[in-house]
Amino acid sequence: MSKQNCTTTMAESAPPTPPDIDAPAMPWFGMDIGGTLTKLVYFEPRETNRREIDKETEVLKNIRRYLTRNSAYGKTGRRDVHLQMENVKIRGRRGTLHFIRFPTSEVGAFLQLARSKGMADLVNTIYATGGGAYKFEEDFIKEVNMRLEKLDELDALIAGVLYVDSMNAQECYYWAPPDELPVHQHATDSPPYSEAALSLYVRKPYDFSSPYPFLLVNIGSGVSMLVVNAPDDYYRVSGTSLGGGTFLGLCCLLTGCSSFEEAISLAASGDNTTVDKLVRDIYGGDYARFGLPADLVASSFGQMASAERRAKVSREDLARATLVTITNNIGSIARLCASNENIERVVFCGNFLRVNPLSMKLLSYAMSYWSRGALKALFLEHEGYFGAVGCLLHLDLNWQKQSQSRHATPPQEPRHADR
Ligand SMILES: Nc1ncnc2c1ncn2[C@@H]1O[C@H](COP(=O)(O)OP(=O)(O)OP(=O)(O)O)[C@@H](O)[C@H]1O
Ligand SMILES: CC(C)(CO)[C@@H](O)C(=O)NCCC(=O)O
Repeated sequence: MSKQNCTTTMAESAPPTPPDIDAPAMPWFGMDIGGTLTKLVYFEPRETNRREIDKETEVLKNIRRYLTRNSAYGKTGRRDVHLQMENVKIRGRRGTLHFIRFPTSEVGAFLQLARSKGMADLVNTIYATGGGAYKFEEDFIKEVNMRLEKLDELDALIAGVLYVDSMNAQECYYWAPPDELPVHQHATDSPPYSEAALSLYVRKPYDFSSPYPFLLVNIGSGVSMLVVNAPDDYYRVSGTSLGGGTFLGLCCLLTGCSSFEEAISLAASGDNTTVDKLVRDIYGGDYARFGLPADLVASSFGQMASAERRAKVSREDLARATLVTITNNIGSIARLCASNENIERVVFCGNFLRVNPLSMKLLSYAMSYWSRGALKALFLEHEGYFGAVGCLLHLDLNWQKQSQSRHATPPQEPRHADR
């Protein structure tokens, strides 16, 4: 991406800020402890003078070196170097945001590492969100004497989305069909389940500076759908337990794979039409009267009732069918929510979309096709890190002003949830 964009979109010419003597001690982190993955955002300050470097303790230097010179930590921790954001301003300090993740099942190992690096001596409070901020609260106190300042995961998510988008002109994008012709032109256009059809989609930047209202669909272990009318006016309109965790769990069961990356790579070379029952398998062609094309999935996994077909099916096909089933179900609920709420833009985020262009393209197609071109599916570069960024922002009392200056709020009555 876009380090350069991060740099160029920021207010370079702002006057220097005087030192903030009340600022919390470094290192600064934001943390999102989710059902599957823990996301850690680390702010690395850009040193400006010798005095500051000298003042930095050895422990702090070691932590900085350890985090920024490695991109893998232990067996399962990873830094997403390609997402790094330069020249970000938090609480008057400029620096770099680093994006780190590890499985939540490894929280114990993370706490041991934090202890061994002397973190307990420096940090006494971390802004944290996600279910794990509650579940592991006691462990943080016991193991590293760190207090978790808990923030709501959906508040943090929205704050993070708006902030990161305000800092990065390339953050928001969409997948355009080859010629951007409306894909809904013919009632019997085939859904693009084949690799050949999907490969024609191209990624294009989307200007998200006037975003409201939008539907935010966060595809993590489970899925939350939020109607966002303004930065502090949103409600959770729906959700589904059939999310990224379901995809990975079912894929492991059905194919014997052992990682998300493996599941995605199997799906990329599979064919779901050997697993699913299509409209054509039932009708012999389209069901034209109700606009159901021959290639549409009529029944997910519908072919797997046959022992003969089960004997022939490949792991790749099973992974692909699982991906298509979960993705289309999320797309279908998102579309219903968006049309109920009169919303045209649907923003998808969450780590299910990591290294997963297949799902993004399927969602793009489904949104447009089933709404006859009325809905647009949008995606965000920093996929699953927004909750953690939202936490980090709490160190900065002025962050709201920064991100709101880019995102215009419409002059309208706030809308409220029915439930
Ligand atoms: N390296 C990975 N390991 C495990 N799952 C991954 C990985 N990369 C992407 N995923 C996908 O991302 C999902 C988790 O996404 P995310 O981190 O956004 O949610 P979470 O915060 O863990 O869950 P929730 O918000 O529901 O508590 C997994 O269920 C899986 O589908
Ligand atoms: C429980 C959360 C919010 C945890 O992030 C998420 O996994 C989720 O939205 N699950 C779906 C729950 C439902 O609405 O059916």
